[in-house]
Amino acid sequence: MPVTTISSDDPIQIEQHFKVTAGPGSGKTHWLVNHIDHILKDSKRLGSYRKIACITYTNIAVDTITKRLNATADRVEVSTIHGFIYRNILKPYLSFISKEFGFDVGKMDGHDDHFVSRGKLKEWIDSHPNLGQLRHPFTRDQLLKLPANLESLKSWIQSIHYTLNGTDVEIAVDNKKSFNATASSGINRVTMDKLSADLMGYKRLFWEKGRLHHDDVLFFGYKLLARYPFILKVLRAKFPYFVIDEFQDTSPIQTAIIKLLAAEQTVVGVIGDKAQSIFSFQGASPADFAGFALPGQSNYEINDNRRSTNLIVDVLNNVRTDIRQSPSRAIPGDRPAILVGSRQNAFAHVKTQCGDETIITLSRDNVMARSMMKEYNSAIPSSNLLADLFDKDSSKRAPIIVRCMKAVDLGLQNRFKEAIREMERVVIAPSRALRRKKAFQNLSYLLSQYEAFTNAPLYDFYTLVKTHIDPGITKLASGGIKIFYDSVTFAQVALFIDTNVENPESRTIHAAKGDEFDNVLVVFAKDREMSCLIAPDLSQEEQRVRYVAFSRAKSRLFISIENLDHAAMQKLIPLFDIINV
Ligand SMILES: Nc1ncnc2c1ncn2[C@@H]1O[C@H](COP(=O)(O)OP(=O)(O)OP(=O)(O)O)[C@@H](O)[C@H]1O
Repeated sequence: MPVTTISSDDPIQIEQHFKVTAGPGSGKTHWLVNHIDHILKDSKRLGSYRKIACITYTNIAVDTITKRLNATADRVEVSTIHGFIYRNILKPYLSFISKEFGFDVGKMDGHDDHFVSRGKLKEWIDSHPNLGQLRHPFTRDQLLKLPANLESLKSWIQSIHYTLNGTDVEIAVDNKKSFNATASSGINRVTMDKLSADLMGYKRLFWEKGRLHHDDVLFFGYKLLARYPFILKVLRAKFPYFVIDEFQDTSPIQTAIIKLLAAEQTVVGVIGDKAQSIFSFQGASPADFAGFALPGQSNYEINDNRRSTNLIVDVLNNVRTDIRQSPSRAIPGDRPAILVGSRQNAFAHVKTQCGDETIITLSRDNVMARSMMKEYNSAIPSSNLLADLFDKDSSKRAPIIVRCMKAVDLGLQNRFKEAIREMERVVIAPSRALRRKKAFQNLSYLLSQYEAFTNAPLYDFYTLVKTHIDPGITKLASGGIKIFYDSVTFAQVALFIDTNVENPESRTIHAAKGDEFDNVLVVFAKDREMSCLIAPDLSQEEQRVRYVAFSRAKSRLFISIENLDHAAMQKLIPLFDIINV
């Protein structure tokens, strides 16, 4: 397949399927917006009513592209693939098959994340056709009442997803996900087999209330297109051009839908970077991007990097061997630095280098991202203290304390809607309105006391909750659990709270995808993370994640690591300043 090299300012032919492959900061999004402008100007097929569909991966990317399109945005439907399918396929046509799937279309109102609750699991198991066959140690009560089993069950059901089997979509679950690391246990195979015989029964509990999860949108979208070819005709007539950004994160079902569209009339273009494919846990299939080929497709690549300084591009080029980027800004910039020592010292060093400028820290996981938030800024304890709390404390008290902690944590990230929702779960009031009002008051109170309790023993937080929020919470006077509450701080336990961090200055790498920042501090938790610099191999997703992190930096790049051995240091000296902090 011949590949033509272009720059992010070059136009291409608009009436041919295309694929653009390009590295980070190459201007893919910039090019895409220009390409859409060319279609709007040059197309003979668009007319006054037809539109360009522009699909990207996240809502943040949708906003970015919509803003950049400016006045022409009304001729372009910019959305995530889920948003596109929901609006153009499910809303008009889901009623065709709703009865068969027990879906109440009258109540359908958007699509949400899938969160597994004990209530839904209970409903599902109680009406499960194999309920009578559940045996010790995984009977109905043992599954639903023993905390370790319940956690395993939740994690297992959270993994429900759809797979493409030939030309049909099927529901599936990942049995490996039942293993509960904190309890070193899981649910046995026989129980999983019995329960997975009716995964659709679980889904129907949501569907009968008109509730859709994001994945369901693809499931129903594909089912409708496969059964009713006229829907494809309608879509092709309405959208003669279909462009998809971040295509490396597309899933096989999405690819199948896009190929159906491209079979006639609609010109399809995909843009992506296989080295930035980091969502395989959500079903992304980088191989689909690498192998994507439509009849008559033209292939392009962009080899510039318009984002980063020369010395940062050198680091990127060292990690990646399939393309060699040339830095368009042509600014040498500061030498990237590896900061060896504690994360706190590393951060302090970065501050001295960047002055008043904003520093963004990027971490692989939520716990680390949380530990870098200035509110917590603490060392990570060796054991998961939240799991310890659930293990040691009573099953009545622990959830109340943890919900209050979660509300505070969300409040600290300015996620007030979610924080109030969390707080509402511990408030008892005669009406929804009063519950909400009380939840708001409780949250405001806890946040106002934050400085006082964050580094104090968790017992102080418990006392606040008992005095001001829920006097009915059981007394905590003595014994092992009191010792636990006295020996850990709020901040230490809060590190393990399981909300995805959305703090703008301390993010997970996944949450920073597509963004760019002047000063980036990448925090490595384990020495082996250095392998992406010492022995680069981007066929490994974990290394790609670090590559994405490095490539967010425009001006200054720092990497924090606790230890670095001599051999590694020697290898890294050509690219980095190595500084003990
Ligand atoms: N032709 C151009 N002229 C001026 N600036 C450009 C041009 N192309 C891209 N840029 C700038 O370069 C930076 C990177 O561009 P963009 O975000 O489009 O890259 P990308 O390839 O989508 O990045 P990534 O895949 O790493 O998220 C942005 O700041 C953008 O404004």
